[in-house]
Amino acid sequence: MSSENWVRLPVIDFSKQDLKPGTPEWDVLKVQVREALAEYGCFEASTDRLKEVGKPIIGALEEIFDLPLETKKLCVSEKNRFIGYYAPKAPMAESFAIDNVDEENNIQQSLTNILWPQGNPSFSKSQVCFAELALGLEKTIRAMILESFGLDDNYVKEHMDLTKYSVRLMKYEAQTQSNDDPLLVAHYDSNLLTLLYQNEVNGLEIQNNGEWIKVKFSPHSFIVMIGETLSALLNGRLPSVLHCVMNVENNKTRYSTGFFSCLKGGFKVKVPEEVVDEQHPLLFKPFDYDEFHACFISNVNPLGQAFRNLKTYCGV
Ligand SMILES: O=C(O)CCC(=O)C(=O)O
Ligand SMILES: [Fe+2]
Repeated sequence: MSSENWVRLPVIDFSKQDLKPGTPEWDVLKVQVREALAEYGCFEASTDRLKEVGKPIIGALEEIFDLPLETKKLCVSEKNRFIGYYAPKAPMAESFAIDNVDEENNIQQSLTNILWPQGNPSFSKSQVCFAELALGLEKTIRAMILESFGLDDNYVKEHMDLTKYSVRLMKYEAQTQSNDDPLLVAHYDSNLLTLLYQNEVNGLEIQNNGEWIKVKFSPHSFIVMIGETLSALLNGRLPSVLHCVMNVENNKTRYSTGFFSCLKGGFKVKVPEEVVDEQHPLLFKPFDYDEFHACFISNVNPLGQAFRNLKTYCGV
């Protein structure tokens, strides 16, 4: 593997445990977050807490994908390709998705108990610890972003209350050079923020100023990315990121896991007036996240449109 091809995004350290809005530490990180997102739509968030949480997560990923196919298929959801076992490119790429990971016992009920009827407490524990860590970090980073646009505490709180969270577990086999189609096609995430974690095998690529960049990141970091919904809510003032996954340069299996925050459906998402002015005229009409997502899923390729879905859906 030619390691010089791989690039590090700006690294922002979130190891400090009790970061509080209004403190100097908070304000320093807030500026770094805003700058990195304006430039790349994503950045590397490092945290010492991944030293404990990271290893069991990778172990759990290996364990779940090692299950026999018939067992994995017990988790297939007929209705929703974003829930359960989904592997259109199997055996090269496979994934499991689970919704509402912040609800107590949901990981156990929707995943662990189906795959391991005799129980698998260590698997559930690794997932719960991961979701807790990612959830705290996601809320901190989202609050910083909203605050940096002048949105007040009430707005931030309301936003947090209207959010749901899901997790995706992914496995990508090493590809041969002759088969170099992305294992996960180029797409923009449709949600608010995505936090990605991986084993030591790099494979994520992002587009920046029209160039593809191969992203490497530390085992004690997440990659944090803006999705379409947050970008639209901010009136396009921070970009969502086109990204894909390839695994051609490593001879090893890549495991990754993503934590996704999304707005709950049933109400109209509206661009707040704080982000609209003469230089930034309104770009998006109010939209319902569930309706948008249903449309996004029903499109030909569930993750695969290499264009801004929200602009097409509700652009002014
Ligand atoms: O595996 C990765 O690093 C990326 C996954 C991803 O982009 C997604 O699940 O939306
Ligand atoms: Fe993605």
